[in-house]
Amino acid sequence: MDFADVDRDELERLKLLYRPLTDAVRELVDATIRTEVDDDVIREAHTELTDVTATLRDAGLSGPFGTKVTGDGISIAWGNAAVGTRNAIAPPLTIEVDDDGRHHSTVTLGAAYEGPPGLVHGGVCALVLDHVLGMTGSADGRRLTGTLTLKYLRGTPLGTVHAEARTISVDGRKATVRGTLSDADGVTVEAEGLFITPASRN
Ligand SMILES: CCCCCCCC(=O)SCCNC(=O)CCNC(=O)[C@H](O)C(C)(C)COP(=O)(O)OP(=O)(O)OC[C@H]1O[C@@H](n2cnc3c(N)ncnc32)[C@H](O)[C@@H]1OP(=O)(O)O
Repeated sequence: MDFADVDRDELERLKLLYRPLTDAVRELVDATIRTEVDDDVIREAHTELTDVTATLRDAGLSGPFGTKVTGDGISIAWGNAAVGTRNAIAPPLTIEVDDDGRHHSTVTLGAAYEGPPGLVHGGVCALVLDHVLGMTGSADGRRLTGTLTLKYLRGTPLGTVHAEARTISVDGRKATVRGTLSDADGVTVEAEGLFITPASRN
């Protein structure tokens, strides 16, 4: 698909088309983890899913989705692991921005994100914080994660979590950002990151 031909209306139509598919795959991942149906039902589901996958592969990109730009100049990253509209692995995060620059996101992390029993995998905590801090540090221009330091104060229970971040300082290409991941009882992970605009685009 040539996204240069996509205007806002068509972009909305495509989102409405793909979101339910992605949500269904997300549900499938959860069901695959938690199902206790009989062996023959598992085999039947496997056959049906293999057929569905083959159908989707009838036409497709030869590599990852990357970033596309629509005719209206809107950048979309539908394969992104944190926010991608077409990525069932993405929780997905929706990030809001306050007038004072605070970025925050509340998201539910279910069985697919488990590390220690009942707790969010540490790498998933890092994914959420990296993205929220990265967006915060990119508010005045795109920056990539140079260094991300995390302090895991206690386990993060699966369920609804909240991430937030603020830029502490900007020094040319470098932005220092601090943030937290929390559950209903308070902060579970503290994060600090240095986000850098590459000298050469990568
Ligand atoms: C809108 C987007 C939201 C995105 C949210 C998600 C964020 C991500 O997941 S990004 C993916 C993960 N990160 C990456 O892949 C980045 C890979 N690394 C790189 O691209 C580069 O090495 C990069 C950008 C970190 C540095 O770029 P480069 O232009 O080579 O930096 P360079 O000129 O050597 O150094 C610039 C300054 O940064 C410092 N620096 C360089 N690398 C690092 C680093 N990794 N950590 C800390 N400081 C660093 C240097 O010491 C130098 O400091 P000073 O100006 O004080 O001398």
